[in-house]
Amino acid sequence: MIEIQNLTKRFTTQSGTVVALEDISLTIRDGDIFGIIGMSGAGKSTLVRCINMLERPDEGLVAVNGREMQTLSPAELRSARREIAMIFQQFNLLMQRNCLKNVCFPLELAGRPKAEAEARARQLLELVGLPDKAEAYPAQLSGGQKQRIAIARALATDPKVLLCDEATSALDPNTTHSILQLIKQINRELGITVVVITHQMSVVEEICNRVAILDGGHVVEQGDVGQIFSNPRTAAARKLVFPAGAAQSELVPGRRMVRVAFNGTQTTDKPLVASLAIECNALVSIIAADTRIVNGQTLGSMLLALPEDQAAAQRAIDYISNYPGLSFEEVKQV
Ligand SMILES: Nc1ncnc2c1ncn2[C@@H]1O[C@H](COP(=O)(O)OP(=O)(O)OP(=O)(O)O)[C@@H](O)[C@H]1O
Repeated sequence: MIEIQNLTKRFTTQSGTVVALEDISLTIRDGDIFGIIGMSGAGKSTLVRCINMLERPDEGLVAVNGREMQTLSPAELRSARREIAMIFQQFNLLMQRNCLKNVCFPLELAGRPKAEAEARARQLLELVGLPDKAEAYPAQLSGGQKQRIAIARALATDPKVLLCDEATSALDPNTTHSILQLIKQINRELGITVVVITHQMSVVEEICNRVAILDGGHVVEQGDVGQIFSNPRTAAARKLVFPAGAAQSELVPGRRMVRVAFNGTQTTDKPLVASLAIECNALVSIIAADTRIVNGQTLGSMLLALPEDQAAAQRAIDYISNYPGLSFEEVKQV
């Protein structure tokens, strides 16, 4: 488990002090694939670098598997970092070493015998699907292959946590998908907790079970991905979840309006608007909608104008309130 409590990090620059993170508290549970998402400059990289003490927080506490990271001696920190591996957008491979030697590198640093290190590195190249690239040099690989080698290297010291800092941002959509699937497989099969830093909602959608939204150095929302995506409450979260703009209230004179949030309705379930028409003879109009399907579940929200007829409007409200997998609120017109 990674516990972050009241973490603040400031940078001193020539033009003054930058507060990169302020009063951050987060819990990342064992086995999570935890997304940290935010716009550029929100503080994502700084936060992830505070987990392994590449950056030292000014205030607050970081505990990884019960160990308070700030209190560790340099030797203890080196050993703790073997359990917290990291991969980067630019892969950070050693260009003058072949792939096998790149994967061996952390094992050499840990003092493992050469033959043992090589055997382990070959196993890891197999795991990431590139056993035939042992002798190749990074310059001979595609971006996706480089990231696979970086992942193999990250796994060499049997970490318990994998930190991924924009690990797929330099890759095309298909390659991104295959790397995300590999990360998911590693999480599932090796039981490694994964922290994913990204500015792309699609990455969170594809692999994360929990997410924290960072904005201006603050965590503005955190929770289960489905819950945050279905009903983002803050402006920062809405901007990320609905880049095209969230369903806004617009006046429809004389009509009651409801905002419906889908919290994971199965897409195979009957459609709401059609069911309202057929089952309770209530013809509602969709004023705005921004829904998406994640893992076969509908998430997002819709703004509906109810029928003018008050009895039909009430029937619609009663029906919606009993409909599984959604929450709703009546939008009062001012
Ligand atoms: N070493 C540093 N010195 C001074 N300011 C810094 C330093 N590192 C980060 N910052 C500042 O801290 C804030 C957060 O930066 P950070 O790189 O963590 O954001 P980010 O969300 O990862 O952004 P991006 O997605 O663009 O990488 C920014 O205002 C940045 O300018």
